[in-house]
Amino acid sequence: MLSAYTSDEIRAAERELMARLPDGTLMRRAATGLAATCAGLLPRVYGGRVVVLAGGGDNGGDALYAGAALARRGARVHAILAGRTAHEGGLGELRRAGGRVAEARSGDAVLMEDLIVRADLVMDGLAGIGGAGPLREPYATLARLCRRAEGVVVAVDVPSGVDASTGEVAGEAVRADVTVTFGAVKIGLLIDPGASHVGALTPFDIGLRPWLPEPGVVALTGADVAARLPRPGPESDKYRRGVVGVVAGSDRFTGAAVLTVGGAVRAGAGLVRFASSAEPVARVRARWPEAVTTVLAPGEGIGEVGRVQAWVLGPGMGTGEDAHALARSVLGSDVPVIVDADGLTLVARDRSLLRREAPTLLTPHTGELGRLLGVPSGEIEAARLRHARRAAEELSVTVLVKGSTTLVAEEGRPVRANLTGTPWLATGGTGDVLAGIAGAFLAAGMTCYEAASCAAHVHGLAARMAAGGPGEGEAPVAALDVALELPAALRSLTVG
Ligand SMILES: NC(=O)C1=CN([C@@H]2O[C@H](COP(=O)(O)OP(=O)(O)OC[C@H]3O[C@@H](n4cnc5c(N)ncnc54)[C@H](O)[C@@H]3O)[C@@H](O)[C@H]2O)[C@@H](O)CC1
Ligand SMILES: Nc1ncnc2c1ncn2[C@@H]1O[C@H](COP(=O)(O)OP(=O)(O)O)[C@@H](O)[C@H]1O
Ligand SMILES: [K+]
Repeated sequence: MLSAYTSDEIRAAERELMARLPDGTLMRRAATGLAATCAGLLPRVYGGRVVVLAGGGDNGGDALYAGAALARRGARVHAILAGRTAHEGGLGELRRAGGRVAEARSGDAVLMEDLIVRADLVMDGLAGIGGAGPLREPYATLARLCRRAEGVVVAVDVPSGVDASTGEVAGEAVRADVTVTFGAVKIGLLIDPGASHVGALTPFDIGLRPWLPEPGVVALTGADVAARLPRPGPESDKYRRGVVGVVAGSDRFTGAAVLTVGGAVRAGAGLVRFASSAEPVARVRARWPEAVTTVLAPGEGIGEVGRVQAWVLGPGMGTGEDAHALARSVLGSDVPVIVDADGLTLVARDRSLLRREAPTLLTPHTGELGRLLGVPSGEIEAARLRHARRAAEELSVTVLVKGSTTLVAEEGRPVRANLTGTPWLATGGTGDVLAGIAGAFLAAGMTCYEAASCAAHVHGLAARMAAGGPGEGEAPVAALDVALELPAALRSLTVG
């Protein structure tokens, strides 16, 4: 399990550790790791062109010391100082190592731009965990220039401009190819929009671990998910493995039904019971003969469908009066329910539907969450963590917020950030498949929190495998591809 921390938590741990070490030891450690990573990224250290962007704080200090280490190995290092002051020790050491220094406020702007654009490597030491609010000038201009860098951009600790505690980005921010982060992963490196500025995340241990608290945000690794996945034993039968009920689709949206059932079938449900109107039932029977289906008359509830261990409610079911009555019937049951898509619209309109004893998992995208909380979706995308936590607390349910970063929030537990996935997932119907996967896991006896975070991981992995990846070429995926790739994704998790 990967743990992630706020700036305050990291600072507190640093204070504890620093009190036990000679002055400057930590910064030396950080700079040594940073320099080693940078050396590995340069085609050749000797003669390599390195630009160090140094802010006025300790982040600039790390970068200056690392720049000095590279200069001692023959790199041509230029530091551009953004602050009114610079870290004295680091600056002195860089000068002694033969590095050159310019001041962003008073130097030749054209020359500095040229240095950044043509460098083999740009080190972003503008701001780290001490950064607050939008980057001011000249920091913002330097961050913007990094986009035009032809060489590799290495963020020191955190890409400058990204809020290390939340992933929020209030203005300009550096887009790094690699981020070398010290001591512990910061929350903002895992959650968009911050996460998309990180590039390859390279943690470097400086010995903070013993002083870090319980994390507020965690991420499951493949091994964590593999250890949690339901697996049949010798005594299993289809009922013990878990029967998932799916209420989805309508005469207008038949595909949502096929995709949701597909997610559940391919993720390993013992049995899928599907209930809807005649048209989606016909489509589901044709595509997934494994499912047991029931045709519901308009306004009819789920009374005749049979026993299930969990329900998936909502994709494509419509939002009219009959759909409302059906939602009430499903949420009136005493088993866990996943509410997705149209089900979320119904719940946003009538919150009383959520008054129930059994667990509930909501799986909104940011637009649906916006309707639930009365907040524009843009605000949610800019501050995902805060809104995911707020939703879980206000609605007293487990919430899986979809989008470029998927988060699972439940009161009293660390928020889980998902590390798999691909932007190719941004296509119609993939959310339906996700709801089906979560349904299969929930029916197998997992909690909403575990089912949601494992489903997000497996879904993202299947999508990546379907889309291809670095070295093998990539292609768009369709939602059904994601469902069909699930067994391969699950198999890849369980090898080794
Ligand atoms: N404290 C420690 O013991 C260690 C700290 N380390 C480094 O120290 C960093 C934290 O250092 P600091 O606390 O000095 O903070 P930073 O260096 O992150 O930032 C503070 C500096 O940036 C400026 N700044 C902040 N927000 C700004 C904005 N929006 N626009 C323009 N300028 C802004 C401040 O005026 C100040 O000069 C870490 O990220 C890490 O890189 C490492 O050396 C490891 C050890
Ligand atoms: N930019 C993106 N990067 C990665 N994953 C994304 C992105 N946009 C959407 N997704 C994922 O794609 C799926 C879309 O689900 P959803 O919005 O419910 O679509 P639909 O209702 O069409 O099925 C979710 O799993 C979501 O996390
Ligand atoms: K930085």
